[in-house]
Amino acid sequence: MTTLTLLLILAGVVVVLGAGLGLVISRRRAELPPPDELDAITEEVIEHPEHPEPQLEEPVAKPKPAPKPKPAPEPVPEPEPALEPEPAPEPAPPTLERPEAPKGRLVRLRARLARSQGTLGKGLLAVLGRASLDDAAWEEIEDTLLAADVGVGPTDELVEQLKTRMRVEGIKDPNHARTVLREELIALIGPSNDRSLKSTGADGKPGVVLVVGVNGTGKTTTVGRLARVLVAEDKSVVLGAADTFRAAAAEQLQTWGERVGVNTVRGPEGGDPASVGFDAVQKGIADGVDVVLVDTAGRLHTKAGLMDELGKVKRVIEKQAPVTEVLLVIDATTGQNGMTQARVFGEVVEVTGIVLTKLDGTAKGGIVIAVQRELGVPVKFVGLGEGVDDLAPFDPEDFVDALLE
Ligand SMILES: Nc1nc2c(ncn2[C@@H]2O[C@H](COP(=O)(O)OP(=O)(O)OP(=O)(O)O)[C@@H](O)[C@H]2O)c(=O)[nH]1
Repeated sequence: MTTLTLLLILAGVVVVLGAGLGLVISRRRAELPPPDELDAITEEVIEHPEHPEPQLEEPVAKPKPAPKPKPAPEPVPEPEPALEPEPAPEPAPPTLERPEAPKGRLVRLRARLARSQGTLGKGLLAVLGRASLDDAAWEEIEDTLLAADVGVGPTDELVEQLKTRMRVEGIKDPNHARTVLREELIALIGPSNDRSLKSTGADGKPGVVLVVGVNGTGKTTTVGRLARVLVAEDKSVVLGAADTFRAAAAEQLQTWGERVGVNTVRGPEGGDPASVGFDAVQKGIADGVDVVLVDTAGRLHTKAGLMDELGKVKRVIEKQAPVTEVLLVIDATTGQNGMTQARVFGEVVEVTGIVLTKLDGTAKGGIVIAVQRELGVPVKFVGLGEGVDDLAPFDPEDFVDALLE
C-alpha cells in the first residue's frame, strides 16, 4: 500500500467522524427549547403553579377508554312497610242514665191522670153537689161509674155507701159531698193493700219478677221501666228476654237495660222461653244481683197453650230460685177485653200484682177498681205516658185526688 492510499483512507475516516459528531450536536440542540425560553418556562412553573403543566413533547399515552359502566341493576322496589291498621277508637262508655226516683211520680203525672179522667171526677162531683139527690141523680152517678169501667159490683157498692152517708150525715154542702166521695172511692180501691213490688229473694238469691200479659199491652216497656225503678232504688238487676216470639222484643229490652247499665240475657229467636228464663236467673245468681226481671211472650191463642208455656217458664225458673212476683200487664184502653184477659191469665198463673198501662189514653180509669176486684190482687203500677219514667207506683189517694181535681 502506498503512502497516498493511506493518506486518502485517513482523510475519509476524519470526514466521516466529523460529520457524525456534527449531526449528534445539532440533534441535541433541536431537542431543547432555547435557553431563555427554557428559563421563562421554569419560572412560570415555580411562581405560578396554577398554570397548566407544560406539555411534554413525548406523546402522552392515549388514556384507555373508561370501561363502560355496567348497567346498574334495576332497583328492586322496597316493599312498602305494612301499615299497622289504625286502632279502632275505643267506643266511649255509654253514659248511664239516672232514672227518676219512683216515689212521687204519680204526683208528677197527676195532671195527665186528671186530664184523662176528668169526666169521671167532674161528672160525679157535679151531681153530688146538687141541693137534693133524687133517683134520677143517683142513676146518673151509676151511669158515670159504669161508663168509666168501674164494673157493676163495685158501682152498686159505691152508690149504696154514698146514699147512706149523704142521708145519715145530712150532707148539703158540695165540699162535704166531695170529701165523702173521695173517702168512699179510696175505700173501694183499698188503701191498705200491700202494693210494694216483691223483689227480695231469700237465701242470698235474687228476687224473681215474671211479667206476663197479652202482646201489645206494654209488657216489654214495663219490664224496661221496672228496671229503671229498681236501679233508681240502687238495686242491681238482670233482665231475661223470654219473649222469644218477637226478635225485636229482646232487642228492645236490651236497649232499655243498656241505658241504665243492666245486662239482658237473650235466647235464639223462636227458642224456648223457659230456657231463657232459667239462664237469666242463673246469671242473676252468678252475678249476685238483687232482682231478675223476666219478660214473657203473650202471643198465645189458646188457654191450654198459655197454661203450658207460662207454667213451664215458672217451673223451670224455680229450679233456680222462687218467683217472688208475677205481674200481669193490662192495657187500660182495652176495657172489657182487658178484663177478659185478666181472667184467663188469673186462671193459668198465680198473678200477684197488676200493672195498668196507658191510663193516660183513656177516660176509663175505673178499670183499676174492676180488675182488682176480678183478680183479687192489687194494682201496683200504672203507666201514664210513653216517657221512660212514666211508670208510677200506684197510690189510691193520689189517684183519687187526681180524679177529683
Ligand atoms: N201512652 C202510653 N203508651 C204506652 C204505655 N205503656 C206502653 N205504651 C206503648 O205501648 C206500645 C206497646 O208496648 P210494648 O212494650 O212493645 O208491648 P208488649 O206487650 O211488650 O208487646 P209484645 O212485645 O208484642 O208482646 C209501645 O208503643 C209503648 O210505648 C203507657 O203507659 N202510656
